[in-house]
Amino acid sequence: MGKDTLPKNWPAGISYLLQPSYAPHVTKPQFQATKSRPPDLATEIPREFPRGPSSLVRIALIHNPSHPANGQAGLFATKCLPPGALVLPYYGQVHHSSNVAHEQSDYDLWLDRDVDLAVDAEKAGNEARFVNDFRGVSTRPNCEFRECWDLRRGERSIAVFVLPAGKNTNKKLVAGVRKGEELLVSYGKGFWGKRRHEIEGEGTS
Ligand SMILES: C[S@@+](CC[C@H](N)C(=O)[O-])C[C@H]1O[C@@H](n2cnc3c(N)ncnc32)[C@H](O)[C@@H]1O
Repeated sequence: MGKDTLPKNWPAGISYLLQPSYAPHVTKPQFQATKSRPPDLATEIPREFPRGPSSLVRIALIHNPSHPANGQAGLFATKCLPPGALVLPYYGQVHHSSNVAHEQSDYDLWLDRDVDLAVDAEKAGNEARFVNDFRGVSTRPNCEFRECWDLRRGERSIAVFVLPAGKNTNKKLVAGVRKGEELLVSYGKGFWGKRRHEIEGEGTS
């Protein structure tokens, strides 16, 4: 892919995806499950939603010693994003989550628990792989990963959404994301519990 078709600050060595990729071990029934819309899945990526580098966000390196991901990258709003807005889909490699050859990466999100499919953006993905967790950065998340139905591809997907108005954490109403503000989600206590466990394990080996 040409340099101009990559988002600014896209890292060398990671493939930029314009759509999900599928691991070769994904079975036909699993693939078909991604193409079948659950009746209760109301959230959609509209047909006209643009593909390719997003104009709503930018990847930036964090140079801030008080930021817990200092030295890494994060994702920042290039314009004001209203509550509830769809920001961008989360692309990566769709894979069988209990595939023994695959160790869960920090870029792994569930796509369909019924058929054990997850999306891993460690080696290939889009800008959404740079969304950091709010802990140590802000008092609350301003975005969330949400399951949705991609009308462009007729496919189940995960996307980053601004938290809707009225959804509050720490009793504060979420008011969208300001221009220049970092997009932050909650990875969940499970993510950090596993991380703590791994670090403690390293200490004892
Ligand atoms: C999905 S990546 C996010 C993008 C990452 N910052 C990068 O540059 O590739 C998840 C990793 O980001 C880092 N990270 C994200 N949020 C963090 C936080 N609140 N505190 C510490 N590290 C964080 C951790 O290293 C975590 O494993």
